[in-house]
Amino acid sequence: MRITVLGAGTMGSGIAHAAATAGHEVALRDIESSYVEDGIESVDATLAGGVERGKVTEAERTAALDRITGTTDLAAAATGADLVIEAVPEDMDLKRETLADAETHVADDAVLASNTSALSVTALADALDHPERLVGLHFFNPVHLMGLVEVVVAERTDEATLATARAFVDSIGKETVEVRDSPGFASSRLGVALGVEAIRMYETGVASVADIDAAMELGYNHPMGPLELTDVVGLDVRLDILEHLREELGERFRPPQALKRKVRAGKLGKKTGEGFYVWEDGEAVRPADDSATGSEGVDDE
Ligand SMILES: NC(=O)c1ccc[n+]([C@@H]2O[C@H](COP(=O)([O-])OP(=O)(O)OC[C@H]3O[C@@H](n4cnc5c(N)ncnc54)[C@H](O)[C@@H]3O)[C@@H](O)[C@H]2O)c1
Repeated sequence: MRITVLGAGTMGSGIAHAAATAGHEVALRDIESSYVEDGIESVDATLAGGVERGKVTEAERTAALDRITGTTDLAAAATGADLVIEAVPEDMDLKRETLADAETHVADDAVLASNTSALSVTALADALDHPERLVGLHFFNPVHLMGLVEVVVAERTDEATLATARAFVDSIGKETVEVRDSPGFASSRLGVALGVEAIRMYETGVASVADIDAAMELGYNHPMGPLELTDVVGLDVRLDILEHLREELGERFRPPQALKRKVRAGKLGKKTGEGFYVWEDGEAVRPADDSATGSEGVDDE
């Protein structure tokens, strides 16, 4: 297939890597040539890591890179595409505009996809002349390590579009789950539900940060506890998602005070060095001082 990826950031470069490694021709488009170069460098760094670990040969690395063409020209990127995947920032207007522009350059049977984490795919499709050709393809970060893609079926997504989306995900060796377009899809809604309850337990002193996480790691075989995962995702990102889900789905997603307080203090998790844990060299080394015993107060708005 010929795949166009719009946006060469974290997710766009990961999607380009996955598609090129699977043998697809990829056009990778961003708005500045330096961003395109950074995206291709990031693909190369991932491939080089694979070579080091003996998972990828030098020949496969070169072949995959050769299949990626970087550009800032939307017409050049989208013309002739079988599938266009947008991975531009999470902004409804920007995504609608990007998808509508791309649609003007593709053939009638081309499929468009959005990698949105939380926006309504149905609302994105409204910007298109042919809304039935849009589907959500929600990849997970880092794309090359994560085996799942959530396929988000919007109100008007048709069967032909779904068949192309499923075939593409299958071709890159990942599994799909299919979700009707609804707030938080399946993965964010479930992940956030567990995380928010863990934060409420911590702030009402039910158990320590370490013990709450150990309960899920050892009791349920989760690779990481819900509080550590909140640190990895980013407390600010989780707060945004919670506010969106509260608006759409109700009070059970009300953000806890402890989360708001940490975000206000700039304690955003792994990326700032402190959240529920203190982070050093990419590792959670100990619970943050104010996280050791819980009892931050009640969830009082
Ligand atoms: N980062 C994650 O963990 C993650 C996981 C799943 C989904 N997502 C979603 O993927 C999307 C992209 O996220 P990201 O983390 O890769 O962001 P990012 O900021 O790393 O990359 C976005 C890129 O899009 C570029 N861009 C902006 N306008 C553009 C345009 N009109 N055409 C082409 N490129 C344009 C930017 O210059 C930037 O390089 C968002 O919708 C996000 O919610 C992110």
